[in-house]
Amino acid sequence: MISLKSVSKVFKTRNGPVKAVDDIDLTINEGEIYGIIGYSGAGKSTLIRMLNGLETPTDGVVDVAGKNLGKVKGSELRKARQEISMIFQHFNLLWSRTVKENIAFPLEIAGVGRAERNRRVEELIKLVGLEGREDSYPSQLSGGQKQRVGIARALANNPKVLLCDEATSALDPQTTDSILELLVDINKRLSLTIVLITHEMHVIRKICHRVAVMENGKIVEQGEVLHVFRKPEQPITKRFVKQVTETEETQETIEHLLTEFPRGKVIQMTFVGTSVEQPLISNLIRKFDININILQGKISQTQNGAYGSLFVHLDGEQAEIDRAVAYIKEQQVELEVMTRA
Ligand SMILES: Nc1ncnc2c1ncn2[C@@H]1O[C@H](COP(=O)(O)OP(=O)(O)OP(=O)(O)O)[C@@H](O)[C@H]1O
Repeated sequence: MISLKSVSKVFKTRNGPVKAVDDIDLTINEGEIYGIIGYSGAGKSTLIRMLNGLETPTDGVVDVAGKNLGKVKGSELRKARQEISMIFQHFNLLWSRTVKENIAFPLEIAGVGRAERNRRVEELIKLVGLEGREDSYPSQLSGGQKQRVGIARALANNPKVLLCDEATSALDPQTTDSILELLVDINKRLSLTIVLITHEMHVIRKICHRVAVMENGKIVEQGEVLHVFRKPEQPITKRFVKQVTETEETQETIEHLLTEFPRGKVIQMTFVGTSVEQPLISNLIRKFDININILQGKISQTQNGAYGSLFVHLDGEQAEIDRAVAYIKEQQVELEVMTRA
């Protein structure tokens, strides 16, 4: 559906050239929810803007839904753009138009007749759950409702690809989750390909099938979300994964325990898929003469399955702890012995 081959984008500035995107190769399949994560300045916006022709690459080929976006021009580019829609962090709604009129806007531009327009708007209002708010103005809506209008408007012309530019960054956590659930719902119902950029790993964890991590204009790591959570390779990816699996309090608790109990071991166990379901702790207590102090545990769902993480303190004779650690490693559970940060 989307393929980028050796794509670079250089901006000429007064202070010299800035390479915002640096030789990127990327393939996104039809019907996939693909996340691109990176800190500010990594090049995410520039990359996503090349997917709808708002920026042209300096080098390389950007191909979306069978069209080479760097080559098509004029009416063909406008047509190609109708297949690719976008939603934004600050919604970009027309403030003097009602919900209904905002959603109808792209249909008017596309020359759709009044009766068909009304029918389509009604259908979209239902799809995004805005029944009863048709005649409200954007200023009378909550952030989540505004983004629902943005989504309905983006879907009006039946695009094949939906691009999401930090679409939930302005929303509170609960509203973020409801918008993410809506995106998963429309991805499934309409087989829509969704590409999103974000700086929040929670967003990736909750809805993406695959993820690419961007740093300094390059993709430094990519893969299935569950795989990246289980085995993050790059330091930056490890930091993003920690956003979801490890809270600051945990790090504090670990520091405290390492000081208080220099004898034992503080370990993090990571469970993936079916290994989440085994009674590992009771087995450990039964089999080994050790004490186990549970510090923090969490199971998160991703689009490809469950992912769990548990921090525990093992106390007892050194040899017995070593035997327990060896046993855990045999159980298809990732294990990391924590040391001071
Ligand atoms: N139009 C432009 N002219 C000059 N430099 C630009 C332009 N757009 C982006 N850049 C530069 O390119 C680099 C990547 O910016 P980009 O906005 O793509 O990153 P980002 O990851 O989306 O960050 P953010 O989340 O802050 O938007 C930055 O160094 C930025 O200053």
